[in-house]
Amino acid sequence: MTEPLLKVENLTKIYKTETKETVAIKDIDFTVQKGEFVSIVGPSGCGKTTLLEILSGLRQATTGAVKIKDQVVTGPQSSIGIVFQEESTFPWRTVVENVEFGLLMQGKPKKESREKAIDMIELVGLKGFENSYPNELSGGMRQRVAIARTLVTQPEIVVMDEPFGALDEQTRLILGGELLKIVDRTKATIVLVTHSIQEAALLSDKIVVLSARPGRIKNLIESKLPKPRDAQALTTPEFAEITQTLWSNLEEESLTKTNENNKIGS
Ligand SMILES: Nc1ncnc2c1ncn2[C@@H]1O[C@H](COP(=O)(O)OP(=O)(O)OP(=O)(O)O)[C@@H](O)[C@H]1O
Repeated sequence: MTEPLLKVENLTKIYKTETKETVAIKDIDFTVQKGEFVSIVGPSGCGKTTLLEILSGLRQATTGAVKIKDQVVTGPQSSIGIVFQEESTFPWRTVVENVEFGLLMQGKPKKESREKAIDMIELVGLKGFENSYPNELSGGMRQRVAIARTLVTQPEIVVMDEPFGALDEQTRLILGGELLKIVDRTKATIVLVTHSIQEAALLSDKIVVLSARPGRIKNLIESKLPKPRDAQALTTPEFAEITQTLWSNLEEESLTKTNENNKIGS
């Protein structure tokens, strides 16, 4: 097996305030190969966002390290692209201006940036909307713009925090399927946080299941779901097996959490 692109080594994060310490994640270890699609799932509050923020260099771990090509990530960097759940398009810029923004910030020439942005807009299925403003688009279309804006700069890794979280299940699965095609074309490497078991099962090559807080690795699922993963993949036995495993893993963890809460409450 080739050397992983991303290494997450023994990550622990403890939040300290004046009155208390919260261990958000503990001893997290996993790797991501170039071109791999990895999802992170876990019960609410188990530290998924914390983990993603550390991976993106937005937050520092208490112990442990994140390495891209063996270089330790010490802060935000252009090799890591981020797509957030919240709408992150600039409302005062058109679609093409949003998408070319990152390239211009990197100092790329205007003409080249415009051409790349237009190609990427076509790839995410928004051809014809280049000159529209975000408020003229649906929520799903705006998330396509956010994805296009990140992918166009060709980061080594794209980190996504519930990018389709605000959308209904049907739209998010359709967009997820489209994301796979885009990932295939651009050879992007993705780390995605999601609450949706179906989304994780459909999209991922590998699924990192976290325990209830403090989030530790409960399970690492290597997907055997055949490719291409379109709507037909939803009816395969492999999909059923992954969703079943995820359900039972997460059910166990939510029960653990309930018991803990009961203890605290008692
Ligand atoms: N800035 C902070 N200061 C102190 N505690 C924090 C901070 N951010 C998160 N936490 C705590 O760390 C734990 C993990 O939070 P985090 O948001 O990473 O979980 P999550 O799995 O993303 O949650 P959800 O699924 O509900 O979005 C929670 O107990 C939270 O209260």
